[in-house]
Amino acid sequence: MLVTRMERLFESSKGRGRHIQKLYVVSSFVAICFIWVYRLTHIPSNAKWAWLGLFSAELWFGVYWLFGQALRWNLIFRKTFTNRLSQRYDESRLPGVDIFVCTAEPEIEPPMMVINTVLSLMAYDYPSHKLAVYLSDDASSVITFYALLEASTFAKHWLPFCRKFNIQPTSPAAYFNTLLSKNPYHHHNHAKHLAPIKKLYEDMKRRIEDASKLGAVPSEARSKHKGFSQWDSYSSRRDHDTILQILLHKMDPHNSKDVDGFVLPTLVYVAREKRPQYHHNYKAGALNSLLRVSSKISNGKIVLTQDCDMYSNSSQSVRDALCFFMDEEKGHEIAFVQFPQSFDNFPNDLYGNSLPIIMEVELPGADGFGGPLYIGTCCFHRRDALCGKKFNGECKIDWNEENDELMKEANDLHEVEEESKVLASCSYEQNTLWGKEMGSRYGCLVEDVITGLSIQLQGWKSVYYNPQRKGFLGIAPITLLQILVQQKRWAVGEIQILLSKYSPLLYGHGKISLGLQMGYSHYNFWATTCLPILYYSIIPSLYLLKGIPLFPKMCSPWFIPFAYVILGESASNLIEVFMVGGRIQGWWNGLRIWLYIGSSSYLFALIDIILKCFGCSDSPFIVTTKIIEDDIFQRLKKEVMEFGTSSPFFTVLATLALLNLLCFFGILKELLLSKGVLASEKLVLQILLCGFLVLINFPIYQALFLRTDKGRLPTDVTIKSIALALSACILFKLLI
Ligand SMILES: O=c1ccn([C@@H]2O[C@H](COP(=O)(O)OP(=O)(O)O[C@H]3O[C@H](CO)[C@@H](O)[C@H](O)[C@H]3O)[C@@H](O)[C@H]2O)c(=O)[nH]1
Ligand SMILES: [Mn+2]
Repeated sequence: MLVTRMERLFESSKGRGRHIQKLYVVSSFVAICFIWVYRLTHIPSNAKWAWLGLFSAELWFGVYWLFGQALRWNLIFRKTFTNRLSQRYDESRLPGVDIFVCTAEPEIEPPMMVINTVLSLMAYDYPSHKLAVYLSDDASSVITFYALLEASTFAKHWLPFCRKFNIQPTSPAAYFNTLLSKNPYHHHNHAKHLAPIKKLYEDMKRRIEDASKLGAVPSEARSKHKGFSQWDSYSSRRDHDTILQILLHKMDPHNSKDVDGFVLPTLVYVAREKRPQYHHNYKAGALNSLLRVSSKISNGKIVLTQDCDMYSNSSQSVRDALCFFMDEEKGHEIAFVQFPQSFDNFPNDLYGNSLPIIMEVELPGADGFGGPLYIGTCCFHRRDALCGKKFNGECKIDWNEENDELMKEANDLHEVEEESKVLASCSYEQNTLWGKEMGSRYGCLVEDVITGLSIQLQGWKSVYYNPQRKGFLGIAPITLLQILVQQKRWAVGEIQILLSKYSPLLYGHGKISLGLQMGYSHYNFWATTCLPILYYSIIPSLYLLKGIPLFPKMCSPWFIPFAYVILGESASNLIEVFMVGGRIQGWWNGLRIWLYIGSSSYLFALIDIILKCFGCSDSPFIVTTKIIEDDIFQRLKKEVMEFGTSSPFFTVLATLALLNLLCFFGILKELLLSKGVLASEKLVLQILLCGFLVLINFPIYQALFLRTDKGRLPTDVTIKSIALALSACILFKLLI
């Protein structure tokens, strides 16, 4: 009998230029070994300890660099065939998809933004009776509830509009924005439909924003929906019952269809119970409540987790994700499909390129080893894997299984609400495996990465899918301080993974591939890189003041490995930046932000972790603000860095910048006093390093001394950093 192989639902291809890349890695590693050898064989008597310190820094840089290369070894790119999916599975055979959106602070995550995200997700090109959207509101804000209620009404117009005109993106705000930049004739066809829907949107927006400003919902609206009564017994954000409301449901006879008579996706508002005596475990806790609540209401086999600031930019993403899960050959191994986190609120690359490199290079690299990381949002999960099921090789599931027995009759809806509330209560998780072996894992500030890792350790694979049209777009922090704070949170979380029972380096062997172990370690060790970075930015510059060389002379053969590594790394970073569509300026900015994160965020992360070991610190999850003040945005547009407040982060950065400036002036003076020519030959790399640090810190000198706008560094930071840098130089000159 002739067996024809079924056509695959997705295709994988390898990255270009991988042979050159491998050659580069090997040759660079040889050069790094030479550097180590040089350090060990040339220890000078006048700077023994400084020298050994440099050796340690270079040793650690080298090992750390190697971890990073694992993520560049074998890039994989995926392509899906949604047409084959539709041919093979008719609507009735597609699985239910539950979408979780998390929000936590309406002051910095405006309800309008949240409902735009929700609306964009409700409008997926997917059978609506199989879609359910859940909003978790950790602020239990009545305004957010009111906004969602408004959105549920607006959806009745918006979803048919999207369907009729094939609207992309399906977030109303983002869509209306794209119209501004496009040729109006292009939309002539639906111009007459556009005006009324835009008006509906603007009216809704006004009502919600008025309520936000007022801090209260108009009493007329309040009296119209029973859901509001749940706030009657409400005492505070940290102390209240579960608030849960099914706003749209296909079983609801009065309120389930859009204006064209089609069923709408299910829409549910959840504010889990909070009590002061129970830790709520931040976003991980929210997701687990949603996992349980949704299992009662819709129980979709696929779960999409989404941050409230990430709207859907492509209505095809659900079908794309299903091409992986439902692929006959490989689908049964895949636990989650991660899409990139992309942003559309950046007018330029002033704050560097670190995320694009992760999204365009490192995650495809992790995919090459079968395990892109779960990054919290834009990720489709197989529900049972997320809920802790182990992979057993024969997980071929029947996607088609109907869940309708969950809800037989409409008058059950209220009952279902009441039963679901119990699942979102504080005490429900006590003495269960939730947060330990089930659901999102607790106790780690990157709950996403540790959760993805634990799923992979259970034997599952994951996939990274980066389509041409971005699946999701969102908001990234756009002031320096926000970035540094976010990076500190991530670095603390990553080191928590290293120290946890999931540590890829310690316990990953045999469960995940070596490449993936190294890749995870690259992130896990983030915080520790502050030590070599700080050492390199301080010690060689200070030794300039004494004229003591710490690097080989230019004419020495040992100069070659240093030059090779420096030039090679710069070139390879530059190529990566160009590959992700950046410019040379972006590369330079990226280098700066890497340095700033390394010397401040990672330093404070490390201190936090050490304090934690002594039980003195508990780093909370600091939510990133999603709003930006206009004057800050104007400065960003002009590529002017934002400081504006005093913060220990800035004091560290300014001190380092000033220290290097002082050392640089010091050596300049020496050189000008003529005996320099001879000295400069011995000190060439050291002078270059110090000069580089001065050059890259230019925005800090400006912010300290030249700027007058509100984004400059405040005077107390200036005074503190001058005092610190000066005393460091003087003490060094006197004592060492
Ligand atoms: O107690 C909390 C705290 C946060 N959130 C939500 O978590 C999401 C992420 O928070 P955000 O402040 O935007 O953090 P980011 O650093 O931007 O988030 C990245 O990093 C997090 C881990 O640190 C991941 O959870 C996110 O998915 C990922 O986008 C937001 O939707 C928040 O509303 C909650 O629901 N409850
Ligand atoms: Mn975010």
